[in-house]
Amino acid sequence: TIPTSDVDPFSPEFLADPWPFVTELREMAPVVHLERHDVHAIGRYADVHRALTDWQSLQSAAGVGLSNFNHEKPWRPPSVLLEADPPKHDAPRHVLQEILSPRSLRALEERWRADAHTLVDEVLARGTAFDAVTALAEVFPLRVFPDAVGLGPDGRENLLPYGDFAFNAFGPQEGLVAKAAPTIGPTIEWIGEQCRRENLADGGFGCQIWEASDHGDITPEQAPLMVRSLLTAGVDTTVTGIAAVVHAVATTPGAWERLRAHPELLPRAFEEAVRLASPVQTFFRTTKVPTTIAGITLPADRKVLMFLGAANRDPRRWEHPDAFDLDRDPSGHVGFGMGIHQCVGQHVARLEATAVLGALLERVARIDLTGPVVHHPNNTLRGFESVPVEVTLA
Ligand code: HEM
Ligand SMILES: O=C(O)c1ccc(C2CC2)cc1
Repeated sequence: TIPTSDVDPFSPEFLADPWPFVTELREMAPVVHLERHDVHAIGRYADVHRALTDWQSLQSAAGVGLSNFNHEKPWRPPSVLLEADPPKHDAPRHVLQEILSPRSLRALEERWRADAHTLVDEVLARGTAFDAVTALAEVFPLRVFPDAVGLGPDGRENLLPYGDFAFNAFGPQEGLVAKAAPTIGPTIEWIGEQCRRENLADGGFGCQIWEASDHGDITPEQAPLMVRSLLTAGVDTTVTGIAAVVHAVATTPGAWERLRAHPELLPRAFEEAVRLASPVQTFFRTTKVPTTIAGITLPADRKVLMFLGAANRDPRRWEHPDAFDLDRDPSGHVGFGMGIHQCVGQHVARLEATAVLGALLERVARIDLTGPVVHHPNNTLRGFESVPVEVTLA
């Protein structure tokens, strides 16, 4: 029989400090039935990796949140990437993969690195004590990404609240979603407007998506939804990722000095921070057919909750999993997912994070946490509200 648990992974106490619960669930059994939501949780690396890569048995088209689109109406038209399976998923994926490829981003690299230096110089001009979230992690992505998408200058304050709502909406309707629902309407409207072709500047990611529909690579109906994917997934995630890597280096003795001596380790530092922190903590799949996971056979149409954070700290896969270790090879982590849905924006995230870290590295000899960090409760994202630091100038 399958062990059960009444742990609620969307409760305030769970979200306040998930790690003890996550560890308990992973170590209890490969598959645990969460009674509160009638879903099955998996947290071991091998099982999460399999669930992410076996899209034929475990589908995304029924939604990757708690809501089962086979029975419930989605809160918004489903994503043609995240909430689609092959063959529908294929063309949008191919188009976005090209637009967001390392080669395509090379044109932005120099500009984003310069923008990061400008921001770091502005922050340090105000003093050596600051909050890495409010001064850096929440500022840099909003300075560079909306322009890269081709958004107009007005209304960008809608981006973080929209992403926060969308990431909450992968969880239950009650709680965080219910709290935001009464006021989120205008924000949802604004996002929809920005996906229209006439509101996207030439040369941006958005305009490139629309041009792909001119060439028939995708349909004109898919184009706005793909722009919406960028606006949904492209901001809150990088804010969280940048805060996570600054927090990791500031709380690991010797890490900053190591990076100062070996700046070529910057990309690995970000990757290791994504493994350890797992900004995206959880996602669901829905069994399409009876599916056996770790010897347990689940019927079709069941929601399976994948704890990416648990898998990224599974001692069966990682040595000293809870340590931020620049000597580790973090490849194979599931912080960006795995398989056909693996994060198509990961190169954008990496470029943003290494630009900010690289700019800090040039100006700062030491970075120390000066107080407790404050987390931002969200049903899916493990984000920060505050990471207070004091730096020593180089
Ligand atoms: C630290 C930053 C980020 C993290 C941790 C992250 C995490 C993830 C994860 C775990 C998935 C897989 C979802 C699944 O398997 O159901 C994913 C997919 C995706 N991500 Fe990211 N992401 C990040 C940044 C970004 C950025 C900056 C963009 C856009 C520029 C983006 C766009 C997407 C899209 C469109 C998908 C769906 C891909 C598909 O279904 O084929 N992400 N991301
Ligand atoms: O296609 C989308 O709208 C979308 C929304 C959220 C994500 C999370 C995983 C980063 C990815 C894609």
